Amino acid sequence: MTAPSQSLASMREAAPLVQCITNYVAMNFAANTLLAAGAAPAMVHDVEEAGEFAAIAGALTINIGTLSPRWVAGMIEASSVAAKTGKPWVLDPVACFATGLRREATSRLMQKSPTIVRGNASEILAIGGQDSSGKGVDAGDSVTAAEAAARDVAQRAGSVVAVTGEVDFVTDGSRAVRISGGSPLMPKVTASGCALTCLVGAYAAAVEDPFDATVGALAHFAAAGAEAAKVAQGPGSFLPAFLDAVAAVTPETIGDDRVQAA
Ligand SMILES: Nc1ncnc2c1ncn2[C@@H]1O[C@H](COP(=O)(O)OP(=O)(O)OP(=O)(O)O)[C@@H](O)[C@H]1O
Ligand SMILES: Cc1ncsc1CCO
Ligand SMILES: [Mg+2]
Repeated sequence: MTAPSQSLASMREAAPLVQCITNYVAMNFAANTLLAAGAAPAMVHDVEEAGEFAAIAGALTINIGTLSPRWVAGMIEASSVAAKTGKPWVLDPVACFATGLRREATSRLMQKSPTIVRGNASEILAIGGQDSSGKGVDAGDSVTAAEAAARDVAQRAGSVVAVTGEVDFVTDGSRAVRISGGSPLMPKVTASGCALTCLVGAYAAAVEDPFDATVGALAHFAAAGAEAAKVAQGPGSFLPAFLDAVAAVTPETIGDDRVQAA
């Protein structure tokens, strides 16, 4: 596999344009995260332009965090263009189990064969058709409990599936790894998962294999989170320290050994 250190170098070299259809909560943090990492974010979601933009972006990310029917139309349009033009696209199924609108949108988007699905354990369990104890956008289940569902979803959808939490799990249905690092302060800062999904898009634009791209982005976050935790006093000071750390991660410090076969 391509090591995270090599994927990071490729992502920085490409400085890819990433179309992010994300939520109102995440937009600013996610855009700053991509800039810090070395990519170029563009938050373009309306149905009148989302498909047109997908044709020029290096990758597309779709996050259903703050949904409306008009946004869903933009998501369907953009993912259709990405699929047609062979662009990688990433789905973040925020609280997909919580309401009818979210269940319906997630099922329609899954039918568009996302290249990568990145969610917390409760979201991946729900996509796998299992009961989950998610509390809105926050996970209520362990990553370990969602590993079998992740493998099943990956096989059925033909997608790479990433379950994040204390130790992350990534599978394409045959290969699987776990990634350690990060900090317990990460889930205390809103939209860190949403920002990660956008970074997965940046890696997917630059790294040929979507499994390796996903592992690279998750390792980048794990390295940055661990560094930021060394200087943070709590969630407030963690946030700027984390952005600095996302920018400061290098191929030498990303830590290829934090990735272990599962
Ligand atoms: N307890 C923890 N220890 C270390 N890292 C963590 C922990 N919990 C989450 N993370 C890291 O935080 C990042 C976001 O993952 P998380 O699973 O919290 O996303 P999420 O629930 O979708 O977040 P959100 O919806 O609020 O954006 C990942 O890089 C993950 O590895
Ligand atoms: C808090 C919140 N509500 C909808 S999306 C979001 C960001 C974290 O997923
Ligand atoms: Mg989330």
